[in-house]
Amino acid sequence: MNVEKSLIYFRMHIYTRDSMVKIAFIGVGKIGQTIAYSVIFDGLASEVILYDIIPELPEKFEHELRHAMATRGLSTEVIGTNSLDDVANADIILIMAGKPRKPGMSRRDLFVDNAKIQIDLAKQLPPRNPGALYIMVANPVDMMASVFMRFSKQLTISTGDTVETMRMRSYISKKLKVPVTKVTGYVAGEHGEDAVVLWSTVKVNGKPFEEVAKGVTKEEVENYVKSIPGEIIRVMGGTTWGPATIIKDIVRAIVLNEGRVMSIATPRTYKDEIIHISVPIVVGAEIGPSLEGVLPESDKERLNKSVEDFYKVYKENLDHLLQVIKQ
Ligand SMILES: NC(=O)c1ccc[n+]([C@@H]2O[C@H](COP(=O)([O-])OP(=O)(O)OC[C@H]3O[C@@H](n4cnc5c(N)ncnc54)[C@H](O)[C@@H]3O)[C@@H](O)[C@H]2O)c1
Ligand SMILES: O=C(O)C[C@H](O)C(=O)O
Repeated sequence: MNVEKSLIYFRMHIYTRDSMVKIAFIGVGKIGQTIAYSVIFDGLASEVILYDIIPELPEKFEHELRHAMATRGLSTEVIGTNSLDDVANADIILIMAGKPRKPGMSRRDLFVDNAKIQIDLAKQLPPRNPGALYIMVANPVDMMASVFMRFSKQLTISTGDTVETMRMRSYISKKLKVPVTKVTGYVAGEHGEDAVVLWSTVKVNGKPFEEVAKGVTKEEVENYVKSIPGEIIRVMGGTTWGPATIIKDIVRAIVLNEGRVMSIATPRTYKDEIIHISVPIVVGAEIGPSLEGVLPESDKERLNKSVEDFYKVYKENLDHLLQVIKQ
């Protein structure tokens, strides 16, 4: 696949009354279950496949979902399975399969263990799911998307900084006591340590952040965005409700062809690799164009630094991984 820019145009089913969308969830632990539930209860899929390696987990989760759907009269066809053979002909495949980090860990610490899972899935999923769009959730999510796409040659996006974007907006909303719908703006770069708040895009009631940020500093906002997931993991054992709802909205934007600007990570060619970096981009039945080209130099410089750092760390990890799997 020749991916020259971060703009991707791909056609896929547009969810209308007469076209059905089949969505597969690979890894139905904490975040996978919450995303699947949210997708079904938003009416975004006509058929859902739940796959995990834990015996009976997908099947029992299927029962749970059927019980919940019964009270709402929902007729989504749900199948829980421990066999990858059953994951076939899906339109969208979300991959949550992977270890989560423990308190004190960086997402990047998960690279080798979770990359091995993605390489295995990259071999097994595409033959049975021609033309599927893959949405990576497992961390380090952008690097896992790059690994999966490298080994599968299939169109893969990462949930990227959609999560940081909503964390940033919610924090500013709370601190300035304004409705979150009055806060706009995006976070870009890598999901995690190298996330970059695109301050030129951040506005409150239509005014630039600097003009209205009474007593709230940019550093404070950036620290919150980067530290809050680790704090939630420390106390609650994992992040679920926030990311799952946000990730469900990525699926919603695609399936309902909403054309919503979201900071997902799309593939781009950088030096000798395809890497996944988040920039605000139009998300619908087609993905693109992105706002990257219209960012001011101040934001572009910080974003480019994040891209360079991502590539350096990714390449080091990838080269190490290739040595490990050759052994
Ligand atoms: N992108 C985001 O914003 C975001 C948000 C939350 C969690 N995550 C990431 O998602 C991943 C899962 O997090 P979680 O909290 O659900 O963890 P979890 O341990 O609750 O669930 C992971 C699930 O993956 C399954 N699994 C492992 N290997 C598998 C394989 N080869 N095939 C299929 N399933 C497999 C496990 O059996 C488990 O059920 C982690 O990497 C976590 O960091 C990302
Ligand atoms: O922080 C994590 O490890 C989970 C996820 O990447 C998140 O940002 O919620």
